[in-house]
Amino acid sequence: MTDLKKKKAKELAEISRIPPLEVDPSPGGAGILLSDEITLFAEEHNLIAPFKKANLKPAGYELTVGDEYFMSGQYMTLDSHVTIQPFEVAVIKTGERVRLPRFMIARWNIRVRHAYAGLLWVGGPQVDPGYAGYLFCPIYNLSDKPVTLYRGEELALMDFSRTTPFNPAKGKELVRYKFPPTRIILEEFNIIDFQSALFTRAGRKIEEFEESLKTLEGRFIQFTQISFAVFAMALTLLAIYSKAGSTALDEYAGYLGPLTLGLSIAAFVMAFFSHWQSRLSRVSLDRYPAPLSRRIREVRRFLSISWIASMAVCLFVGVGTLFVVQYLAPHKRYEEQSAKISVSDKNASDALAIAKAIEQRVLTLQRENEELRRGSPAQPQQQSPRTNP
Ligand SMILES: O=c1ccn([C@H]2C[C@H](O)[C@@H](COP(=O)(O)OP(=O)(O)OP(=O)(O)O)O2)c(=O)[nH]1
Repeated sequence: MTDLKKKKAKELAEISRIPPLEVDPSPGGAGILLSDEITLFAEEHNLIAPFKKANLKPAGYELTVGDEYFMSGQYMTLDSHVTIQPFEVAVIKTGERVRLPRFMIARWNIRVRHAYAGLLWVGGPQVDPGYAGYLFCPIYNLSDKPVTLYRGEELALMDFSRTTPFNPAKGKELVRYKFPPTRIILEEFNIIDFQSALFTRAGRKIEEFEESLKTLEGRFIQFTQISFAVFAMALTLLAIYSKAGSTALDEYAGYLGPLTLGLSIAAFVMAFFSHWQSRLSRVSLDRYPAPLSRRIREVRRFLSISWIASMAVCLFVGVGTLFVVQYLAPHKRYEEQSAKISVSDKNASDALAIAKAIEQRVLTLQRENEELRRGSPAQPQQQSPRTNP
């Protein structure tokens, strides 16, 4: 006997142990049962098992999360909790077995607390008179966050209503719910292919869309940064070219060169990091073992921080070089110019001496000429230096 058959046989034996109640022990007319009647039927006629007074409501009983569920194509044991992802659906087994008398129906719906967490309960229209066994219900998570249900926590409120009196003598005139029911275990609901299209198809489409958005975003950032770098370089070249042949060329290259270099490196580094960041962000971490996915997460974090750090370093380098060019290079230039000036000073003083000597010689010649005209030879006043201009 397979495990499933054993499971079914065990449950069947338990259900068959107590057939549905046919005669109302407290006939009091149709209506929804208040808590005292629910207690009476539960304690004396196995309406709800296990039964806890704490779960009683004025006109209903809170059924709890049981020990089995079906989700994502798998039947599973609910040991402590089940987490339903957004758009996912789970079929949950109740923690209680109900045994409805032949003169009673039940209806149930999810607790408001869960409804506001985004859970949508899709139960059957009615629990038939004479039904016995656990109940099963598909629960969708229509919120955008995962919702967790814990074993034993209150799930749904069930109310019970008396029908018109059940008369066993009426025989075939009365349609009776088959006892024991045909489907009594979760696996008999043939839900192996039961999946939320919102989760499978729409979820996949949303993932694809998000992925292509991320790719586009990454490409746009890379494009912007590379364009920025190329633009910065082109600007520098243009500036240098426009000043070619001018004496200010040195200064132009000095100003713009380092700054542009810094900005360009920053842009390239950012493009490189964002490229890897966008590639890594497309990696679905669930597919990798925990240590690897932790490592990927660390690298992602590093890349996102490095973005800013690398930008800062590159700008620092650019501005630093600019400072060197602006404040330290001029000193060197000044020294070179001073040296040039002192050489030219020497040349100038030589020229002055020569000019003075020429002037002296001219004056002497004029005087000699004058004296020759008067007829007496001129007395040289002083020996003029012999120059050789
Ligand atoms: O949310 C629900 C509602 C009902 N039931 C149980 C009690 C109900 O008496 C039985 C059958 O319900 P329904 O008649 O709505 O389902 P069906 O598809 O017609 O099944 P069946 O052929 O057993 O009548 O299933 C559930 O397990 N979950």
